[in-house]
Order: sequence, then C-alpha cells, then structure tokens
Amino acid sequence: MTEAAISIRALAKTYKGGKRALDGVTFDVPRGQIFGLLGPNGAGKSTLINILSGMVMKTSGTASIWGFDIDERPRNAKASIGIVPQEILFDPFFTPYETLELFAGLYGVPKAQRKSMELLRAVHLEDKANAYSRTLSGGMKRRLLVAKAMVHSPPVLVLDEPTAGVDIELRQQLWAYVRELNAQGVTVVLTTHYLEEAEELCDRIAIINHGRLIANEPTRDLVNKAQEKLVQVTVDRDLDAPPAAPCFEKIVLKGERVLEITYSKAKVNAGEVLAAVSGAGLGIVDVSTKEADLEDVFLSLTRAA
Ligand SMILES: Nc1ncnc2c1ncn2[C@@H]1O[C@H](COP(=O)(O)OP(=O)(O)OP(=O)(O)O)[C@@H](O)[C@H]1O
Repeated sequence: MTEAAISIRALAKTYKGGKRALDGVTFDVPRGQIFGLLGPNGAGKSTLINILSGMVMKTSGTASIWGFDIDERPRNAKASIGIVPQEILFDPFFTPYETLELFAGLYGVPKAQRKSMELLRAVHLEDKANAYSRTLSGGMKRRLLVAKAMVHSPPVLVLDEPTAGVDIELRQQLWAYVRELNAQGVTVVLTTHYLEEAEELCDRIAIINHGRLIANEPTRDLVNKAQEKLVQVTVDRDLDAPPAAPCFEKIVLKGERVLEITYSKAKVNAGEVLAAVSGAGLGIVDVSTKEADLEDVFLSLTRAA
C-alpha cells in the first residue's frame, strides 16, 4: 500500500485553560486526492492544521506528512507541506515577487530552482509582480498566499478556509488552480464552510465535530447516506391542514395546495408516498423532488453527535 500523504493517529490537543479542541482523531489523507476537512465553527479544524504546520503543539498522538513524523523529522515534514492560512498576513512593503523570493529563500530553495514568476502567473498576479503587497485587493492577497504556500513545491497543499469572504469569480479561479495543482500530482486538503464546494471538489470528506472525527468517506458515499428525501406535491384543492400517513416522516403545508413531504428512502419509495396522498382523497397536480446533498448529511451527522 502506498503511504498516505498525511497520517494522523489519536491526535489530541487540550489548550491551556482546559479546552479540549481535538479528542483523539485518527485518519489518513490518501496521496493524490482533494480531501475535504469539514466541521462547524470551533470543531477543531484549525487546531489540526496548525499542529501539522508546527504552529500549535499537540498534547498527544502522532502525525506524519509524506511519511515524515512531525516530531522525529520536523524539517522533512515541514518541507512536504504548504499551508494557506485563514488570515492574510504579509509585509506590506514587499512586492509579490519579493515575497515569494523571500519565502523560497527561507525554505532553502536555490535561486536557479525558484519559480516566483511562474507561480505569480498561475495565480494571475503576473502584472502585480512589482507592486507593493499593501496595494493589492483582498482577493489578490489571497491568491498571493496560495502562491506563497507553493514556493518550495510541496507534495501536499493545505488550504484553510481559502474562499471565506471571497467573491464567486475569484473562488472559481482559485478552485481552477487547485484542480490544476491536483492534476499535476499535488495532494490537496481544504477546509471550507461551503458544503457545495466540498461536494463538487473533494474526492473524500472527513467531518469533525467537537474535536472528534464523525465521518471519513468518499464524497459520493457520504452524500448517498442522506436517508431523508423531500417531495413537493401540488394537489387539486385548497387544504386547511396536511393529511397524515405513516410513511410521512414530516409533512408541511407550504401553500394552500402545496405539500412538502419528508420521507425516509430506506423505508418507502416515492410511489408509496404519492399513493398515500391520493389515498387521502387528493388529486395530484404536480410533483417535484429534491435530491439530498452534503448539507443534509452534514446537518444530520453533526446534530446526532
Ligand atoms: N489558543 C487557544 N486557546 C484556547 N482555546 C483555543 C485556542 N485556539 C482554539 N481554541 C478553542 O478550541 C476549539 C477549536 O478551535 P479551532 O479554531 O480549531 O476550530 P475550527 O474548527 O477551526 O473553527 P473555525 O471554523 O471557526 O475556524 C474552539 O473551542 C476554540 O475556541
């Protein structure tokens, strides 16, 4: 078996003051994937990423990056990962080009092997190469952060909420670049609050909640787990109250003639649900269904936990 890109075992972190941010988390990020790390606010995602980057000391457990244990081989582990942090922090007096050169230098990348201009081109900042960083827009700064994380060509790139507060166009550009890097062989880990985005982009998704791992599966399997389905039925007369039937998990009158019915696809199918509506003496005028998505699964898992 090929070694994982990131391997985390029983990782725990208790902050001073007693807050247990990670409570024994174990999982692998397979090489070559785009891996989503999801969780509600305060779940422990940033703590986990900060342990990998060496900014937070873990309390117990182990972690390795590209086969290098973060305690035993910290330099190799750090050289194997690029991290795009949540917060934008730059020296305002350096230009984007200088910023990348400086960081490449810090990572010990020889001048001949640096690729500052290439990176600026990839994130569409070529024409800003020599502008002061402080004159860049928020979106440009974010793109520069991504380029900065790649100066030492790490095999693993971690993006911590990279598109929070970023407009749709820029988000699309960032994702296009992430996909491109992934196609070139870079393993990508991202945390995001945009479940739609994770669903579209990630091969596999892990969910943490209150410092514990509550899911870790291929995205499609996770989405298929949503057991509740929704069907909206327009009937042929005005109703004062919705009809009842054992196969409805929930039924809501949405308008005088529109019923929104939630049912469990493990127990019944749409035909039985519609038959129950007809059985209540109602004529069916129109039907639409909503496919469950990652948001449904996410909510049901985090609520259950
Ligand atoms: N330096 C710290 N000292 C004490 N508690 C902390 C510290 N950093 C984080 N915490 C707490 O640990 C828990 C996990 O925080 P963390 O930032 O890892 O969550 P997160 O999943 O990244 O959330 P978000 O999506 O809001 O960034 C939270 O309850 C937070 O308040």
